[in-house]
Amino acid sequence: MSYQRKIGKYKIEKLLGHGGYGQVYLSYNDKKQEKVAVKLSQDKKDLIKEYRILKHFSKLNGFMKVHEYGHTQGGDYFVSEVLGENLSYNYNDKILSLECVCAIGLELLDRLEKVHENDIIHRDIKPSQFLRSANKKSIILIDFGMSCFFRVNGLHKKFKTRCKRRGTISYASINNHLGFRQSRRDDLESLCYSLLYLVKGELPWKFETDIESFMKWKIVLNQKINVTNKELFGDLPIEFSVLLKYTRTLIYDQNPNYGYMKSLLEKFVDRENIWHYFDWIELPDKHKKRKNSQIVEGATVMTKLKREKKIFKSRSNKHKKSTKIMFKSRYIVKEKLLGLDVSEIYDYEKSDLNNLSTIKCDYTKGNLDTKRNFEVSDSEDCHIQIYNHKSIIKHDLKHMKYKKKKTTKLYKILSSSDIGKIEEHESYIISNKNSSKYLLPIVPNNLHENSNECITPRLELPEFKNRESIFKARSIFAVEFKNMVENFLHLDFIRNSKKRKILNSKKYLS
Ligand SMILES: Nc1ncnc2c1ncn2[C@@H]1O[C@H](COP(=O)(O)OP(=O)(O)OP(=O)(O)O)[C@@H](O)[C@H]1O
Repeated sequence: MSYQRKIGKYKIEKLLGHGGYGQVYLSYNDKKQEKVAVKLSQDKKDLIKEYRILKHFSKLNGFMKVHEYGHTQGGDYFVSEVLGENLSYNYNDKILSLECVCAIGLELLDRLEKVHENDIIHRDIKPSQFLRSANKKSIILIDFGMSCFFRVNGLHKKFKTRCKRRGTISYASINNHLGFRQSRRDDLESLCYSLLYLVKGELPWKFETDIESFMKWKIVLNQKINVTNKELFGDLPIEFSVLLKYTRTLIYDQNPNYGYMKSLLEKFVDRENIWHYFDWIELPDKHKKRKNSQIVEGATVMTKLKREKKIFKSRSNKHKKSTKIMFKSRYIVKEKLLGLDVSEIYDYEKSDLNNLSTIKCDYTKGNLDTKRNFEVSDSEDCHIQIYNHKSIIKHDLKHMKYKKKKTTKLYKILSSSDIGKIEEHESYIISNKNSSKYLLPIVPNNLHENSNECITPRLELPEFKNRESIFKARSIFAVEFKNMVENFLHLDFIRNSKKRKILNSKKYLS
């Protein structure tokens, strides 16, 4: 006699996925003869909350349809329709095209707008919560286990500091890292990180998995504050950086302008039949279009490498030969292991043509993920030319050292005050002023009149509990900042463009 495990009246067929607080099983309902998904969890409080929220949204397109809630000895469960795969990449997955990611972004902005209209914030936006619908033509937002109301009886909840960090570290907003109470802006910032992950295949934050959670949050916060546009966006279109900056500029209780955010992504796709843009939909004419966009310019080196590795694997042995692209990526990864800035090295490759030297490398040994694999080999399999730029390495290390040292104070403040923010917004409006779509909401550069809090308050620390102390801190910082800027401007190796931005930001702060 075969034994099959059951949850309530549902026969379990297989595990669809699991997360922090539950497992989701593909199950079979004998009575109705249909397949369903059953989410089982011991955390009854969150599960029932999630079920209620989903039930509320069930009527709307783009949300998971839930059927019933039940109890068993193993915990509580709810039953829902079966959806497709989630969008989080597995190793060696194909990276999504730019158009596809923009179409996903538009879908999710729609979902979040609906969720926020209902006074709810999600608080755990990440690619594994984006599921393809059963017919693969839309994106469904799941997992409301961490959601909460941001507005009660029409009143926005008060701004609060020292809150518990919630959500997933890689996609968490800066304000979440700082322990500020989450609001709509945090969902949107997490959405931006998710889109960046989808279009590039990874995010630049690096942290050890086995260290204390508090330290991890601190390390990633530092990286999020100090990351350069080049590192984060690569050669992606400017709309991505404008989108992220917009979400970071939002005030705690500000109504986000979803139309504006959508208009940024709509530049790459047409809203009609948006599913045409999904990479997994096969359309005869779509196929042609996709070929060009397959390799996204902004893809990170590791992403490119994964892709190259895949291509390389599929070639037969006798066809293996080094290509320029291959050597470039390889060399850059080598540099990356030394902790250097990849984009800088691209520049040097172009300019420093005199320093050429030749070494032999064995590509066939290459499991590209570890340092060991970049050892120079005597094998004749392939000859690769690389540039010898010891001097450049030295310069970069010096620069990195400086950066690290200053991160504690000066550099942090300079980057975190989002110097280019206002300028970029303005230039964006000017370049698009003929289009009625680009209606930017007014972005105040100081405390919001009716708000409890100022705009993304990276100069304020969580210890400041109220408006007065924030004001006070701001003025202290402004003086300190001015002094530091003056010292900073004397340094030779800071680029003039950076200096210009700093000078402009002085105006912005005063
Ligand atoms: N209805 C469904 N149909 C198909 N797969 C599903 C369904 N619901 C969930 N999954 C899969 O199960 C995974 C985990 O689901 P879910 O996010 O709801 O669990 P969780 O315990 O809340 O996870 P997390 O730790 O991310 O909060 C999802 O990433 C998805 O791949």
